[in-house]
Amino acid sequence: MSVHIEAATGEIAESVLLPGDPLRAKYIAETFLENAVCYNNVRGMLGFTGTYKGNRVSIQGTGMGMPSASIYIHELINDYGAKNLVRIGTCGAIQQDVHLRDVLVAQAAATDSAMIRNQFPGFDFPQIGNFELIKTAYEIGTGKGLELRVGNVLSSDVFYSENKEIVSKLGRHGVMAVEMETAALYYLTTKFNVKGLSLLTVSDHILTGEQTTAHERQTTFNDMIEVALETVAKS
Ligand SMILES: O=P(O)(O)O[C@H]1O[C@H](CO)[C@@H](O)[C@H]1O
Ligand SMILES: O=c1cc[nH]c(=O)[nH]1
Repeated sequence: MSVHIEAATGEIAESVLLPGDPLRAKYIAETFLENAVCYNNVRGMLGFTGTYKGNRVSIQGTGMGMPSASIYIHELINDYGAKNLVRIGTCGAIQQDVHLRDVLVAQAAATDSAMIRNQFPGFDFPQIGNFELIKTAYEIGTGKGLELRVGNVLSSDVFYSENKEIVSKLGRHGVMAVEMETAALYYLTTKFNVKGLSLLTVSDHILTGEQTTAHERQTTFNDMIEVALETVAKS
């Protein structure tokens, strides 16, 4: 067991899907996995291991924000040997042509967090996803007829941002959407030389004010979940 995960060694698969919401982890385990077993209930941050089409996979909730997600990602890699870590999250669109329920592939992440900047004073260290996972996810998604959007996202420390003008400006500079964990995932997977990918479904639109409900967020992002499960099955 690690500090925040009570699984025994070997109970977590090399491929782990990472929703922020632990109830989304439960929903995915119950809906998509066979023989799913819950391996973690510490702090209610549920984690499950099962099989998807014969491939062993785990689903671990990470909580909201980079400090929380970093704890789980660090322990999954260093205490449990995770090799493929795929975030499956929600985000708010900050471009007019990105729409509610679109599935985004985060190629890279900008961030307002000091977490990474503090590791390299005076440098901007780029947060990028693993090319192989990005390519596989893109091919699987487009093969299913999804119009996946690939590009930059913003990982913010602040949900209720007062920097609306800067967020809009990032949108005008090609950033598709805002969420709160991808930069940390890409930093840690790069640092520890494992593979990281972030897939995001647009749950609300910052420019138009459109929103999905919490229930829809929990249950209706199946396109993204299937792309993630099939991507790690090939990795
Ligand atoms: O739906 P999840 O994966 O939690 O992701 C998004 O939702 C939360 C904010 O509501 C943040 O964690 C943000 O990144
Ligand atoms: O972090 C997030 C997630 C969804 N929508 C937002 O506006 N921000």
